[in-house]
Amino acid sequence: MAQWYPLLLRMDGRPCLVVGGGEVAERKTEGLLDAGASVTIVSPAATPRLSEWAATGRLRWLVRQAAGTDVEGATLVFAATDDPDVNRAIADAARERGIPVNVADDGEAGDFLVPATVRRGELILAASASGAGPAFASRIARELATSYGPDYASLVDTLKEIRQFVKTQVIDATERRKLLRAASGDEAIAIWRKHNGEMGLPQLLEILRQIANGHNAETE
Ligand SMILES: C[C@@]1(CC(=O)O)c2cc3[nH]c(cc4nc(cc5[nH]c(cc(n2)[C@H]1CCC(=O)O)[C@@](C)(CC(=O)O)[C@@H]5CCC(=O)O)C(CC(=O)O)=C4CCC(=O)O)c(CCC(=O)O)c3CC(=O)O
Ligand SMILES: NC(=O)C1=CN([C@@H]2O[C@H](COP(=O)(O)OP(=O)(O)OC[C@H]3O[C@@H](n4cnc5c(N)ncnc54)[C@H](O)[C@@H]3O)[C@@H](O)[C@H]2O)C=CC1
Repeated sequence: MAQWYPLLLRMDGRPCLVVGGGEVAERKTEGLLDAGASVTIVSPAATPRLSEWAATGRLRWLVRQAAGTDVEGATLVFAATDDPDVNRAIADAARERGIPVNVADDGEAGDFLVPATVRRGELILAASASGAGPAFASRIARELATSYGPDYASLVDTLKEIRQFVKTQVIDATERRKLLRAASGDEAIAIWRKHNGEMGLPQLLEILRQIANGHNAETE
């Protein structure tokens, strides 16, 4: 049985190959485009959305059956046709060249799986059952989407600004770690959520120092 390691891959501008043009290829492509990848699809047919993305230049569509050599130069390959033999041949071609491949009809035959994800700006939540139940992973992602609504995008933006400021202002590593841990605690999060851009970073840092030292900045 395969064992899997979760990670976030940098995809901006990276060439990716998606083989197939059905619903599964469309879903994988959408995730890749969201991450800024440069996508090529190879398939005799494509869904209306994939066709539209090709027509508007968001991706390149090679309108033909796939060949093993199509994988050349790709950072990641997705074998997503409805023909298991074609998917297997693409997977072999990718592996021969050391390119990681995802196999839609048989997760275990590939090098990576695609989890169900929720994006809230820079916050990325992912759920996976390691292939045991994709619909279950999808359900957990929907639950996460309810718990972590769209407002989390600006919360994470605020947190990022504060963290960058703390890193430039607080030289002592122990003190910095204490502040940054406090910045993710309930009390701080409640304040960042209410923050509407009116307070400057020095003021936010002062609030954070008070929280880290056990005082409630708002009630004092
Ligand atoms: C192994 C993996 C390989 C990979 O594709 O990476 C894989 C494989 C297979 N999926 C199959 C079926 C379905 N897949 C979905 C949905 C999703 N599948 C996704 C990922 C993965 N699917 C990887 C493991 C993910 C993990 O566990 O972490 C999601 C999470 C992400 C995405 O695709 O973007 C996306 C949800 C997106 C979202 O909602 O957020 C649904 C639900 C639906 O359609 O409503 C069904 C029908 C119900 C069912 O079968 O459970 C089949 C059988 C095909 C057949 O019967 O012929 C195989 C083949 C096999 O069994 O290996
Ligand atoms: N991993 C996942 O998330 C899921 C995987 N699946 C599996 O993925 C397969 C594909 O699913 P769908 O996209 O719904 O199928 P689909 O039938 O909608 O699309 C298949 C696509 O493959 C293309 N194709 C066929 N032969 C080709 C070739 N030689 N070269 C290039 N393209 C070729 C077709 O033109 C078509 O666009 C299913 O057969 C199923 O086994 C199904 C559901 C979810």
